[in-house]
Amino acid sequence: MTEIAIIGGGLMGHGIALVLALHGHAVRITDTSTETRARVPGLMESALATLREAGAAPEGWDAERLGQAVRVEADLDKTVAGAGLVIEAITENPDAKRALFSELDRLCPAETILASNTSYLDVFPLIPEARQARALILHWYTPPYIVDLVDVVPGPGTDPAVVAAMADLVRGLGQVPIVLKRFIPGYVANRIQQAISAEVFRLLDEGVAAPRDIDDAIIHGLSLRIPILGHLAKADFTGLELTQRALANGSYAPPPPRTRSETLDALCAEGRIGVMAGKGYFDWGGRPPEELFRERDRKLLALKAAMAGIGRMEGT
Ligand SMILES: NC(=O)C1=CN([C@@H]2O[C@H](COP(=O)(O)OP(=O)(O)OC[C@H]3O[C@@H](n4cnc5c(N)ncnc54)[C@H](O)[C@@H]3O)[C@@H](O)[C@H]2O)C=CC1
Ligand SMILES: O=C(O)[C@@H](O)C(=O)[C@H](O)[C@@H](O)CO
Repeated sequence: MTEIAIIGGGLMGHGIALVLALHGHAVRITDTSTETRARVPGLMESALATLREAGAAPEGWDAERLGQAVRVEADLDKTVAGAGLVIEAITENPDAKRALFSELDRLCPAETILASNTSYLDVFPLIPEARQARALILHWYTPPYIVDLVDVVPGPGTDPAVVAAMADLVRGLGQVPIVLKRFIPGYVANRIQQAISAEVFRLLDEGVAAPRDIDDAIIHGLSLRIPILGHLAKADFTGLELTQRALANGSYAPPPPRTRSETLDALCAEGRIGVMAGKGYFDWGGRPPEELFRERDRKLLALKAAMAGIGRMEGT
């Protein structure tokens, strides 16, 4: 696959474009927002600079070469022209995705593979029936040029050969495809993240702990073991009979299902929507997002290198 189109140049789209370009694909990217389109080159160049600084970028890449490999387009038809794979990374809104897939059905030849980077949506009902055999989910994690996990998720009608080809494409990026047998909202890692979020929202909304305490518990407790033990090898070290007793005691009850969090709603109402706004659960001190991304990426790359050197438990 050499010609790939990305629809949506936001947090994920620009990062997916970067990882594809660095591994030899010709990428075209578009966004309905003129401002977002204008930010794509700078965001990609900043990420590339961080990768190069850490020795994590393929040899010979600089901003000029990147600009040749990734073309930012204003028009959807020019973006998808000649593309064998179209990846949508637009807003997590089913109506917007349905409308986009309808446009792509009109513009793309029958053989074009249509992929969605959706975090949780069952996009398959949003895609025209005639496209189902060549439609799937390819879900990267943020930042996609550092986090190697990619969910490869078929719909009920996806051709297994397309799934296999996309898993190979992900491996060709040096990344790790998790090929699911069927769609389930959130796949594996996102479902686990949602389970964590459900508990975190409860702890925040019930005033049990503050954001910093919750992140301290995760960083100083869970995060140290997970890179080496994951969750189930860790259970083997805990002892499965204790695990069994803890379950049987019924002392832990998961929070009731929820579709909102009062704390989260209050933050969003104040415009505290994350690093792009300079504040969310934490106040980022007015630092520009690009600077925050670079600090995050430097730390992630250093940790990733250390983890590669340490490795998981043998035999797991
Ligand atoms: N933010 C994250 O950490 C992750 C998000 N995702 C998923 O990726 C997708 C994109 O998420 P983000 O990049 O965070 O969102 P974002 O809001 O940063 O970017 C989405 C972009 O889509 C553009 N857009 C909306 N409708 C469009 C259309 N019809 N044509 C072209 N562009 C259009 C918007 O202008 C916006 O720039 C969502 O489905 C999200 O669930 C997946 C993994 C991680
Ligand atoms: O964490 C990620 O990068 C991904 O799991 C995502 O899809 C989104 O962040 C999602 O978890 C938002 O709830």
